[in-house]
Amino acid sequence: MTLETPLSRLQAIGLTPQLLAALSSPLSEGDGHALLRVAEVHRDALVLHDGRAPLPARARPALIQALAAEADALAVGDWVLAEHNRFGECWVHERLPPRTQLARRLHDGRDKVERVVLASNVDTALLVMGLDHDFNLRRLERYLALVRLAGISCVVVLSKADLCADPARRLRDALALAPAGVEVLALNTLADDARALLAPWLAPGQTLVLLGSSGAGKSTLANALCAAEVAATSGTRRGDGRGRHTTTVRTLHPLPGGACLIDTPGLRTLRLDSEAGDVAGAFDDIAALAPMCRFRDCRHEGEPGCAVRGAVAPERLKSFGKLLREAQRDTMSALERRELVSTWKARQRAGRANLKAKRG
Ligand SMILES: Nc1nc2c(ncn2[C@@H]2O[C@H](COP(=O)(O)OP(=O)(O)OP(=O)(O)O)[C@@H](O)[C@H]2O)c(=O)[nH]1
Ligand SMILES: [Zn+2]
Repeated sequence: MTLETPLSRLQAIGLTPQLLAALSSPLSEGDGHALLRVAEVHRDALVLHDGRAPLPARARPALIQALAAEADALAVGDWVLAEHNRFGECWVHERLPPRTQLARRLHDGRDKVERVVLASNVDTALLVMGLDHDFNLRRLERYLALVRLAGISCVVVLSKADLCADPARRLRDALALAPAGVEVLALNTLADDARALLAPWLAPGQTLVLLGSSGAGKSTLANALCAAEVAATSGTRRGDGRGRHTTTVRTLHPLPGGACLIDTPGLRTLRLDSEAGDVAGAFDDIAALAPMCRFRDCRHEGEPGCAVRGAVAPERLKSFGKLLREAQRDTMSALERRELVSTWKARQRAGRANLKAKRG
């Protein structure tokens, strides 16, 4: 084995047997390759982590270019192979294919769209929503769909149960919305044992992220999940001032039970990367009925011969439409978008005229 880092240490920051299996060949090629996880991405620099300490590094330009050619980039959570040169600098020369990626698209306001990768190799997203004014089923639905599009499993964590008059009812509402297999929990993050409640998702090698609006209770939950680590962090801070370590621990938190938590500002203001076709897939009921609509690209917004409208709850249809528009806006040129919008408008007008004629 040419690995410089003991595997047990990497397991504390998410290394899994599957990943190791995928990796055996590149590692056997040369000496001095280390397997490390990306903990931070800056403009020209990276911070890698070996499970014990952070390590400043840079990515080889060839790697950056090869990724960029595929609208891809290194992100926190990536597993990489790096080596030290004779000046003691650490260079990343390979990225292992990520199992999952959370990404979003940025617009320049016109045609250009840039894809920004926010995190790689995430297993579970904790969707945090407060049972106070933050509670909103439509937003929850959007989050669920978006996370599912990224192939990441999720748990809905309804925080602030202590501030809600009827948490059981809201729990039922949220459960009714969640696809099969998605758990919904209600808790008081300040008092309940979040680590015990979330234990099934905190197994060694698991990587989690926290999503949810500002004030939902993400930091409170993060603290509850990594109580031991936070204590360790403040100890380090006292020792070496405001060094790298403090920042790194804020981004990639190893949790006491062997899982780890990624928490970055980018994830806190998330709008996910999605393709229009995938959006349809996340709404099974709509996808099942859509082939019976008269128009192949029916948006179920009042077009004649629509099989979906009327069969699906209007609110759900609205969320679907919003998500679809967002995805299409992100993947179409301005011209395509204008053409599509005028087609839809013409159909809607025709539909309304039809209806009026029928009613006499
Ligand atoms: N009563 C009660 N208060 C909570 C609970 N969870 C969080 N809070 C409080 O809600 C406030 C916001 O919580 P944070 O954890 O900072 O929220 P956040 O999601 O991290 O917010 P951002 O950092 O803005 O993204 C804090 O004052 C918490 O103490 C809970 O279960 N019950
Ligand atoms: Zn339709």
